Amino acid sequence: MSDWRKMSKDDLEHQFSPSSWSHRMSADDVIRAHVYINKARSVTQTLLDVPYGDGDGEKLDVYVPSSSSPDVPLVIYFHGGYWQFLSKNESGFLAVPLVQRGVVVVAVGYSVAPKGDMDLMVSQVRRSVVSVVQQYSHISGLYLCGHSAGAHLAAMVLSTDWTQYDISPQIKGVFLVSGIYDLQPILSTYVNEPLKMTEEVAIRNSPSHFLPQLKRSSTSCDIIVAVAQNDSPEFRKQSEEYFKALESAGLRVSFEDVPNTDHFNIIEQLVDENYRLTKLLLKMMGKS
Ligand SMILES: N[C@@H](CC(=O)c1ccccc1NC=O)C(=O)O
Repeated sequence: MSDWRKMSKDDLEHQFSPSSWSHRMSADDVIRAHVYINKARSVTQTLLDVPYGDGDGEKLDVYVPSSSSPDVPLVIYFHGGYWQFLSKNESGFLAVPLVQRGVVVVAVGYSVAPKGDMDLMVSQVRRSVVSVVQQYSHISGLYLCGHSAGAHLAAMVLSTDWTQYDISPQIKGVFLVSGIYDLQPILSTYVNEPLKMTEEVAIRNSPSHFLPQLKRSSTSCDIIVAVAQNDSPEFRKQSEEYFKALESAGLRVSFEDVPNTDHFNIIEQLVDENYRLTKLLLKMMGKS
């Protein structure tokens, strides 16, 4: 049994308030800066609002490299924001250094709460991956990257039983940045107010409960679990425990504890081609 069960509501809410753990700025300023930086759309060629389903909000943006090379990896990005903030429109910032090196970047939109609930969001990201694979059959490799709530969604994609879908995507690598892999600790916090998850919903959408399925679906996938040095102890524990569980299951996984970062700039810095995680992502895709 982990420590969160023994915490007061105030302590638990503090643990799950990433902005209050930043060493750079006040909580309000760190969120303001995060939203501002995420809005920076890159100057690459784009295909915007491509539908991947019939539902409202089931759309994605594609950032296309200008040079045509026979070796074109594709990375699908799932944005963060506690399943209730941000959108695909704030996901273009990380496209620049990747597109420059001939990587296609896809930013997926999903129905954040209160419009969407957890079951819907998980179903949407799974269907978005199937749609991308059907649309882009000539890519050299499929990769996923997610931040915070988006890392949770990426981990749920890895844990999918694809027998219920038309195809079974072959995911080569996954980058999980400052994610949440067990939803139970947030049930009693403010995070769950718009989500309205019951315990049953939280359990059936927690990647930590689907390791055997992940092993069946994603055996040959390279997984990187990254966490910020200044993430809260509960956030750090979520990453450490998920990493250890993946490692014990015999998966190809590594852990990146990124120095001098907080919950927000751990992902914001992907705009920089010299940032440690940008380099690791490019290396994973054979583009370093
Ligand atoms: N209450 C949360 C808010 C939060 O996590 C957030 C808010 C706006 C945009 C993104 C957010 N989180 C992660 O991407 C916090 O304390 O940071």
